[in-house]
Amino acid sequence: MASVEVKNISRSFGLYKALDSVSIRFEDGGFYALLGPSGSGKTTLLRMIAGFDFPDQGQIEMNNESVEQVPLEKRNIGMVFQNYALFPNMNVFDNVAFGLSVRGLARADIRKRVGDALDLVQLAHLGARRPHQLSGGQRQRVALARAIVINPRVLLLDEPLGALDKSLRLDMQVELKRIQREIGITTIFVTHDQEEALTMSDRIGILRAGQLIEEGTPEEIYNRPRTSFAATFLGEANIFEGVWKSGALELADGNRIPLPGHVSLGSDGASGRCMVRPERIKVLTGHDQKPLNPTDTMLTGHLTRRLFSGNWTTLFVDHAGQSLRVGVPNDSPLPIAEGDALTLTWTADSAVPLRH
Ligand SMILES: Nc1ncnc2c1ncn2[C@@H]1O[C@H](COP(=O)(O)OP(=O)(O)OP(=O)(O)O)[C@@H](O)[C@H]1O
Repeated sequence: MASVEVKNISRSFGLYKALDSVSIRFEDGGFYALLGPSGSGKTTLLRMIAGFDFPDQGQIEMNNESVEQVPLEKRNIGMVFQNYALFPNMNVFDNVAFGLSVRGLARADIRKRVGDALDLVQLAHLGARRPHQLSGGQRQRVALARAIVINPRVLLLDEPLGALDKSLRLDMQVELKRIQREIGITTIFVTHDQEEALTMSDRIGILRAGQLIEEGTPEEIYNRPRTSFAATFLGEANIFEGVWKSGALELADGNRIPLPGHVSLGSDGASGRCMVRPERIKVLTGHDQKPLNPTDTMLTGHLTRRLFSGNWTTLFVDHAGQSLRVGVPNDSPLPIAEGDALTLTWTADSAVPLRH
């Protein structure tokens, strides 16, 4: 297995900078998710690591050694893409064996390794089937077996579950994570799906327009994002704008949002912003509401819409022209209707100051 590190890599296509000085370390054995909008450079980054394409600037290292001069076939990297093109005229066994056959391994050796790979993806019983006789999830597992049978040092997955429907996708997430843990392989995973990134990875990198915006564990990025972009890209967020004043963000209407430890990101009077996750907000109904703690934020508003989504209901609350989202669990239904006045409150440690 291997660690991978990209250092200040840039890549332009014509005038367009698809990657702009990106540096990331992918730890040995880790599961790293690359997340970002369409066109943000995720695939371009994977292609550089695999050796399909080369950076204009910067270095790529595996186990702290430069691989720029190492051709694709010598980098020993397994790959699975969304369009996992299996050979339609070959059965499952031969599809998985292909990479080993072209490397000239002995037949007995191939049989053993393909058997092990198919066991790992729980398809040993389907070795004789052709791809068209498999379900989408089974085909995806064949693609995975084909990638890992060569004992790669790194596994690159580009939207590998993108073509699967929701429930199959959830099963495959569990399966993929189990396989990754079992073989302990360094995995770099590109996804559009924020929930997938949160549940599967040890670390997440968020790309926007070729730049790495933020990087950290799922908990770090979800609980303490540093930018509005990361806050809204990974999960739902209420973003407030105002001016810093005595360790709080003062909104245009005079309401104050105290920050944890009164730590603001600017001097008094400077403009700033902070975010509060919908599930951190509590709803108080009735009159004469008092904060539980002196540093709790209290905002009044009225309910404009409620959106039932199974475990949760999302309330849309208008406060001074801003539509705020509040997530309330459905085990304690609130006796409120659209148009009702209500008070929103949260503790100081629910507010996260943002840099921009
Ligand atoms: N060979 C190429 N020639 C010209 N432009 C390219 C080439 N490859 C990628 N690009 C451009 O570089 C940018 C980044 O593309 P990339 O495929 O890395 O994005 P992505 O984040 O993987 O997007 P998606 O989520 O849609 O797959 C895009 O604007 C794309 O059009």
